Amino acid sequence: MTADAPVVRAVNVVKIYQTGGLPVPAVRGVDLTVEAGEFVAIMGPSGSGKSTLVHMLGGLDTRTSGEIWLDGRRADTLSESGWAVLRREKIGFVFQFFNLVANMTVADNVELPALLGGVSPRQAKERRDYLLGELGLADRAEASPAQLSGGEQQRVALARALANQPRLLLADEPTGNLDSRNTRDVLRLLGKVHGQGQTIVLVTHDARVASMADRVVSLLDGQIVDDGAIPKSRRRPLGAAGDVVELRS
Ligand SMILES: Nc1ncnc2c1ncn2[C@@H]1O[C@H](COP(=O)(O)OP(=O)(O)OP(=O)(O)O)[C@@H](O)[C@H]1O
Repeated sequence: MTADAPVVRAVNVVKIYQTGGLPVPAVRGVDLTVEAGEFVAIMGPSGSGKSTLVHMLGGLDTRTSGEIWLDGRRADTLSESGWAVLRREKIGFVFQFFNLVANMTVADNVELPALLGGVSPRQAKERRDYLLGELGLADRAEASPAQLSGGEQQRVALARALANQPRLLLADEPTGNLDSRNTRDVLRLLGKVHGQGQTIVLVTHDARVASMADRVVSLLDGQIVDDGAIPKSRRRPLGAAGDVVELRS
């Protein structure tokens, strides 16, 4: 890590998909810098390029042109294995398709990234128990993912993403499929880890979720059309009682 470097930086990033020989521009020249400890919400209509952008920030999709920097290091030029190491060490993901390991218990799914990241087994277990407890999943630790509801799986995915205390948490609609109680647990935990300095970039369609962020970046047709800090006085506390009843589930 480079001292004081932004956690993640996109410089004039472009993504053009080719569909049936036709170019589909998904992201068209995005500049975005996220500093350590920031919580940035990315909003915009369906098809505006939010997921594509966040995938590129985590190296899950390649850019057509432009640069991606992580923790002061150029990342877009890395090989797939270089990205894999970077992701394991620095990035936690929560996506709509949670990809839990089917033949491992919930507990092992959450513990694995910490162990792979070099955390001692004792600390990995402590972190796992803390996260599962925070997300109301302590009694599901020995279940397999297939035995869980979609909302429970989504919460396990969040616990797993945070297990390694990643430098950057990337989340794509982490509350998208959740009912109000699950949503509240997820937002509470995000609020807690953000309070502990966790950097978060989160895609959401929900203005109420976005209003809990420090900053909202709005995309339209693959470009940033607005990038503004939310004044502290207008920020909603994450996961506050009463917040979630009107959230999309
Ligand atoms: N793998 C792909 N191949 C071709 N086109 C794609 C691919 N993924 C995304 N696109 C296109 O790129 C554009 C941006 O898609 P993206 O999923 O990033 O938007 P989004 O803002 O995340 O949308 P949503 O809110 O519906 O998830 C859309 O026109 C989409 O159809």
